[in-house]
Amino acid sequence: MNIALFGYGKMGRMIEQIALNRGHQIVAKIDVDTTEIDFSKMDVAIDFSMPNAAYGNIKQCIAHKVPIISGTTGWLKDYDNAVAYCNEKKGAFIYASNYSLGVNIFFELNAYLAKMMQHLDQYKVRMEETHHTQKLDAPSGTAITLAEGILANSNYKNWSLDQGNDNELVITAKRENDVPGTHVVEYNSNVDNIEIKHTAHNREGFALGAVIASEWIIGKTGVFSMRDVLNLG
Ligand SMILES: NC(=O)C1=CN([C@@H]2O[C@H](COP(=O)(O)OP(=O)(O)OC[C@H]3O[C@@H](n4cnc5c(N)ncnc54)[C@H](OP(=O)(O)O)[C@@H]3O)[C@@H](O)[C@H]2O)C=CC1
Ligand SMILES: O=C(O)C1=N[C@H](C(=O)O)C[C@H](O)C1
Repeated sequence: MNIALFGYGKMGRMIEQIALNRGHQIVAKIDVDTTEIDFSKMDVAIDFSMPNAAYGNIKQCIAHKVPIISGTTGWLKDYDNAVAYCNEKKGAFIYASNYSLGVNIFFELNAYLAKMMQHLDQYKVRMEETHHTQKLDAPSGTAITLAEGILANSNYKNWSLDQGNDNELVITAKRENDVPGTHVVEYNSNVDNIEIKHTAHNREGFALGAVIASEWIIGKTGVFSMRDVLNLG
């Protein structure tokens, strides 16, 4: 398969290694300085770029009928427009805040736990995410997906970053050197805590998931998620 990489930073390089190991070719590496892009040889594009670049990259790929796997976070104000554009053009598009198998299982576990805790008012939920200091967005895309999983299954109405009122799910974002990504969801009562935690040891899981998603999307039309790719129901 011919893969184009939009963004050739920490993730772009890791995806390149995994894609080559799985027998694919990298036919383009598009970065902030790229002026001309040849879409003709691309079977699929994978975007791990920057929040201000992702939506433009996605639209260009859809316009050129190249299926697009988007991993960039921090651009979600344009997500509904991207979905509408993909449907209008009959393109193929996946966005996932996190492509790793482990985190996608963690998302399911989080929603299930939230449902069980829904009427247990003695517990208050909080979340924490920790990432490397180069990360541009906060909270992480993964934390937002986790928060959405809790909001859909609880009486909380909104999430908020770092502080909030009693009706808000507070997400604390920490930045520390070299942390690939750690997410904690914690339910606290006066007598105990229940905590679920996912710790990425490196970026391989994110990159492998993105390559698997790009293999999966070939020949399909529509807007999909990692739940579809991993057949999680
Ligand atoms: N969904 C998931 O599973 C995961 C998502 N991410 C997300 O992926 C994104 C990238 O992460 P990471 O690789 O660590 O970040 P890096 O900063 O290491 O890489 C981003 C790259 O994008 C390039 N870039 C900037 N503007 C454009 C543009 N217009 N078109 C194409 N490329 C551009 C940058 O170039 P330059 O440096 O020259 O500006 C840089 O090489 C982040 O949003 C992060 O949150 C990360 C890990 C997993
Ligand atoms: O920027 C990162 O590094 C990561 N970003 C994603 C996010 O915002 O959730 C996924 C992962 O946690 C690493």
